[in-house]
Amino acid sequence: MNYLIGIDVGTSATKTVLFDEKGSVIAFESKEYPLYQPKNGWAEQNPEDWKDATLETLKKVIRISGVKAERIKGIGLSGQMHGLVMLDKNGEVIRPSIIWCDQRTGAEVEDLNRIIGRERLIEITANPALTGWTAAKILWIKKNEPDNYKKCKHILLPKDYIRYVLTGEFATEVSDASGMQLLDVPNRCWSDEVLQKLNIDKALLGKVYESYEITGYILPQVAEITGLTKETAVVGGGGDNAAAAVGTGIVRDGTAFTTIGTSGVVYAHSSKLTIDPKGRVHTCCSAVPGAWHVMGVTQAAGLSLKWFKDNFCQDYIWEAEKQGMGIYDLLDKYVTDTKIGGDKLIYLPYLMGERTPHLDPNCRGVFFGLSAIHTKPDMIRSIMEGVSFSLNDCNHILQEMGIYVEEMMACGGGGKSSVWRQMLADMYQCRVKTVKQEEGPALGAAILAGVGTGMFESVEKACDLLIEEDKSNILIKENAEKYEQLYEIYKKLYLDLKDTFKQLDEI
Ligand SMILES: Nc1ncnc2c1ncn2[C@@H]1O[C@H](COP(=O)(O)OP(=O)(O)O)[C@@H](O)[C@H]1O
Ligand SMILES: O=C(CO)[C@@H](O)[C@H](O)COP(=O)(O)O
Repeated sequence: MNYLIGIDVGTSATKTVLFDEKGSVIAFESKEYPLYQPKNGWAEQNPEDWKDATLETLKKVIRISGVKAERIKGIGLSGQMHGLVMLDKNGEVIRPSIIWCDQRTGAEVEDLNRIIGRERLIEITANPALTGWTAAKILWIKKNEPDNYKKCKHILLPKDYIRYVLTGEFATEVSDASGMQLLDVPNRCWSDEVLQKLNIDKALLGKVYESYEITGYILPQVAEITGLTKETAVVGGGGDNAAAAVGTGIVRDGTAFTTIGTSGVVYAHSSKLTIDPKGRVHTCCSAVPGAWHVMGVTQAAGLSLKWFKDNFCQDYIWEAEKQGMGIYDLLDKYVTDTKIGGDKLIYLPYLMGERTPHLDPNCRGVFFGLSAIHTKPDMIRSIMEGVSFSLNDCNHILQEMGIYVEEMMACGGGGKSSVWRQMLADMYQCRVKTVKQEEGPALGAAILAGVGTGMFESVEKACDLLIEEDKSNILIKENAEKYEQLYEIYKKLYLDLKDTFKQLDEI
């Protein structure tokens, strides 16, 4: 039997999974790390934390599984998108990574539109200028930290920094590179025009591969630390959403998934390049060669629940420990017993501003309708529902673009929750399903490694062979009717508050 490894460098943790060639999980390890918020709306992480988590989890899965290293044919990488990792001439990290949900680059987004032109930028990169994307962050560093920019010899995305750690190669692949706003997305290569106009040296960027292609092999020193061999290939992999698509079988037109990780995403595969003229959803290269995807993004999906849990649920954390159950399973249990609609409580999940549909870095979270009758479980339900309303916004935009699906796959940490999946089924008004292997991005990355090393003929065929559907939530009509009413209020709240959010930001 041969084996594959998928590594997902998420925002909450790095998850490393060893699969056999049939797609069964043989060993799983994860390691969490902190998210730093030096200012309101800023978000950073330490690339060294990703590195330590990767090496530690790799070592553990190999040891626990007892699998012979020679049998591990390939590794695929998946990771949080858009983060800026800058390395100096010695390959050392220059500063913490400014990550995807950071909102400091409002002025740089205006610069991008002025320098390149809004229409031309969309023509080349398939997306309007966006605060969380890498190009705006590079401009911010140039302006605010010129000394750091001078030292910078390599610009990498989070999972591509891990590729450098594992293989010594500076490289990326099309799906993640699409989220830098420096890629010619229709032609799947760096855009000389964008790079020249922004005065960014192409030599700073790695080579761009297709997601299944081999980009390098494990370094001897990494083989020694982890127990891998130097013959293990590392393929391109994918941005976490493109990788999750492969890991949930979303590789053909008419299929879509929702992930509730730290962010939330509604993603649809597209064999044609499809762009939202209003720029509310992103268009990126897919991990499937010759295809693309569109996705709407909720900035603080699982992040909203984690924020509430970390700040207000110490009692539940102790209780979960005492009962020997996971904290999120306990929260799910409490939510199950509460009324739909949080008993007239609505949450806007804009803790880190919002992308889809508002593209507004200034908006912030809101609990609307708080009453003395509400309890902590009501608030937790309203958080889950507010995130689901936001994902419903994403789904509606896809529908506006002509993308309708009969069923939606679900993944990510929040996708494990039946109560959360039920909310999605009731709001989307379609069936919501899961895949047996819960770690979608890691499975997708491993499948890409299997294609790259010749174990499978194509991404699509590998998905047909390995992906096994598991649970299914179907719409409950009376819930759907209630949610339709609440959704109208949810949408109105942002419109009513839009200017007030701006006023608050300006103080
Ligand atoms: N059983 C669960 N029920 C509800 N939410 C969960 C559950 N497990 C995890 N989560 C949510 O999922 C988030 C982590 O998801 P994950 O996909 O691992 O994120 P990332 O890829 O960003 O690291 C947590 O912050 C939490 O909000
Ligand atoms: O910014 C995006 C997609 O555009 C996010 O989806 C990030 O890729 C973070 O992913 P998670 O850590 O939430 O999985």
